[in-house]
Order: sequence, then C-alpha cells, then structure tokens
Amino acid sequence: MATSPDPDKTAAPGMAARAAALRLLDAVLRRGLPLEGALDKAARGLDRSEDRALAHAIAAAVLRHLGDLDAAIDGATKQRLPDDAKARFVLRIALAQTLLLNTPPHAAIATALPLVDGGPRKLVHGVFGSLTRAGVTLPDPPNLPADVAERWAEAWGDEVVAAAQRSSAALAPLDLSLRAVSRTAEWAERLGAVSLAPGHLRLPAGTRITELDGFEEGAFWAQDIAAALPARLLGSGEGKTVLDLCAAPGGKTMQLVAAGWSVTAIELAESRIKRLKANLARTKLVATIRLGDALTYAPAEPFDAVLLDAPCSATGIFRRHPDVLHRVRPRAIVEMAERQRAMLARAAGAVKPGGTLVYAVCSLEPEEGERTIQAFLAAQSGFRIEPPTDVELPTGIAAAPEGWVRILPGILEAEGGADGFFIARLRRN
Ligand SMILES: C[S@@+](CC[C@H](N)C(=O)[O-])C[C@H]1O[C@@H](n2cnc3c(N)ncnc32)[C@H](O)[C@@H]1O
Repeated sequence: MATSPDPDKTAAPGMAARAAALRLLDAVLRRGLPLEGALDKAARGLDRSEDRALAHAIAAAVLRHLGDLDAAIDGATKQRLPDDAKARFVLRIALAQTLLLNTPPHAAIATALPLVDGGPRKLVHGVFGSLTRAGVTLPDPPNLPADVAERWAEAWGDEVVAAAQRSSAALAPLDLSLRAVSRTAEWAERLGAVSLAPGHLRLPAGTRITELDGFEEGAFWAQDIAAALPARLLGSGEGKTVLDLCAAPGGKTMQLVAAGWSVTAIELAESRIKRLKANLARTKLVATIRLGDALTYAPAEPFDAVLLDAPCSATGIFRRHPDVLHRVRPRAIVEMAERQRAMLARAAGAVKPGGTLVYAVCSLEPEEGERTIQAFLAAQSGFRIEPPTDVELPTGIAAAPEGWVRILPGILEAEGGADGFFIARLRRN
C-alpha cells in the first residue's frame, strides 16, 4: 500500500489530518511501530495542533475498534478486501469518524475519498454509503483482537476479558503522582481531583497536565496508580541507596527521590535520558543518572534496594496505547520474558544482603510476570517474596496469595480503572 498522499492533494480543509491518520495506521498496522512513536513523522507538515490531535484521535479510534470495523466492512463487500488494501484503511478511517467521533457521514467520506488516491473510490464510496444508510453500529464495548482475547481468557478468565473490553473503549483518566505526598489533600482540593492513595490524584480523561496549576513548579507528574506501586513498595528511603534500572522517563525515579532515597538511575536509551533529565529538572529532584545497560551493569558497591522496571510487551497499558494489542506477537512476549529473566538475575547481584529487590512490568502476560518470578526464585535460593501489607496498597488493590501484586482489568473499575501491572517485592537473605 502506498501511503503518502501528495500534500498538494490534501489541501482541502481537514484533509491533512486524515492523510496523517492514514500514515499513522500504516506505521502501526503494517510496520509494527508504536502509535506515539510514529506520530511526529506521520503528522509532519501539520501546522495546527488540532489537526495533529485529530489525526491521533482517528487512528486511536480505529485501533480500539479495529476488529469490529473490519467485520462491518467485510459484511458489505462481495470480495474480501486484503488486510493491507488502501481501500480497507480508508474505510476504517471514514467509518471510525462517523460511528465513533461524531463526524457527519458526508464530511467523513468527502475527506476520506481523496486518500484512495487512484484506487477504488467507487467501491469505498459504495461500501461506506451502504453501511451508513443501513444504520450500521459497532459493538459496545468493542471486541479485543481475537488472539489477545483467547490468550487472556486462558490466563485470566472470561470476566477479565470482558473487563478489558469495557476499559478498552473508555479513555483512561489522568493520574498524577505528587512530589509532596503529605500535601495530597491540599492538592486534591486545589485541582478538583480525587485521590485513591496518599500522593495520588486522579483527574478526568482528556485533562491536559501542562495546563494544570502546579505543573510548571514541578509539584507532580503523570503516572498511573498502578505504575506508582513499585516505588511505593520500597517505602521511605532516608539515608539509603537505590538502583533504579531502566529508569526513563523517570516516574519511579522521581517517586524514589521524593521519598528520600539516594537514587542511581540507569537507562539504555540516550534520547529517553533527555526526558528523564527534563522531568527531574522540572520537579527539582536530584538523582545520579547513568547511560547503561541493565543486562551488563555491575556497580562497584551493592545497594540497599534495586528497582527493576523491565522493558516489556506493555500489553497492560492498552487503554492509553491502543496500538499495543495489534503489534505484540506471542514470539515477542517469549523474547521479552527471556530478557527480563537475564535482567532480574543481574539486578539481584546488586542488592545488599538484607536488601530489597522490586520487579515490575506493565504487562498482562504471565510469562513476563508470574513465570519470570517463579523461575527466578527457583534459581536463586537467597531471595524470598515479601508480600505488601494492606496499608501499603490502595483500597481496591490486594496482593495475590503468592505475595506478589497482579493488577488486572476490572480492578478499580468504578473509579476509572488502572493499567495492567505485575509487581513483586523480594527480600535478600
Ligand atoms: C518500562 S520503561 C521504564 C519506565 C520508568 N521506570 C518510569 O517509571 O518512568 C523501560 C525503560 O527501559 C529502557 N531499557 C530497555 N532496555 C534496557 C537495558 N538493557 N538497560 C537499561 N534500560 C533499558 C527503555 O529505554 C525504557 O526507557
């Protein structure tokens, strides 16, 4: 599929945003790139931030409802369009706008047709017209990609799959972590936020963090309540050292510094270190930052605690990143799990006797969570699980019988949900 419509042909109002949405979907679905990572390139040349936001919103809506949009398209075509046919991509874009983003059908099709660009315009027009005239609707909540639904049903059961479907349709709220945990009530009142735990604030989906009172002065940073748990489980760090492995963009680094730890943060990606530094500068928090590889890093001295927030499939953050469930293949999960095991073994070597090791992944795959910790414990007799006490966890989140914390879709649903996570706290003998 050729995907770069000539900018001159996209000059009609709203066309450039639709062309960018097409480039974004091509990047995610055909080239396996992350949606956020592909945005800058796909939206190049869009002068207005509204156009960039619209391109992102269209692509995200398509990704959240991809299987259901395709089922509607397939129900209206005599011959099935190939998965990578441009006509299919353009129909997804036009239908998503009409069925999900309140764009009037005439505007959705008028801005979509030029994208077909020498392809079967008549077919696209006909399929779109027959579906909209027939009053097509999409299932609510949307279906997950079939392979993901099957995998999660086997791992977690049908109720969790149903909860994942419900949360995949809703936009996630904005969660903040506060630099001054003791001022939670004061900040909640100031921002009109709810708080589900000390140091946590929740604001409605769509809230722009940069426009909040307190952002410039660095009073908080964006961090899902689940993502805040790993550092919470290390508690107060006055007078103690912690090695923060895989640290950027620094949500957990900031929590640890704010909790009094002396933090050494290791990150492999130079570009992400820039973001880590910018976050620390804004929040006026200080850590030692090192460019390094968690697979080989060997500190001169062991640490009181080590936090390994390992790179993972990220299937737990599908609410905020609707591309992950279409990109992550089973083979990638196996490879991630192998790397995580190697990183965990290396991280364990940096913990002082009597010290703490926290392992976390934002994944809903047992291979990257439960299985990784079980394999680690089977190989390392010098560590044991230290389950969190109730007071260490927000109301509504409990430790599993094995002593680790598994956050699944459905948890805190009435409050707006939480990202999928696995967290284990281990103590070295
Ligand atoms: C899940 S993110 C970490 C999020 C971070 N801890 C936070 O709370 O903001 C994983 C990070 O690991 C980094 N990474 C990947 N492989 C690595 C390696 N071998 N050594 C160190 N960092 C690595 C990635 O660049 C990415 O920034």
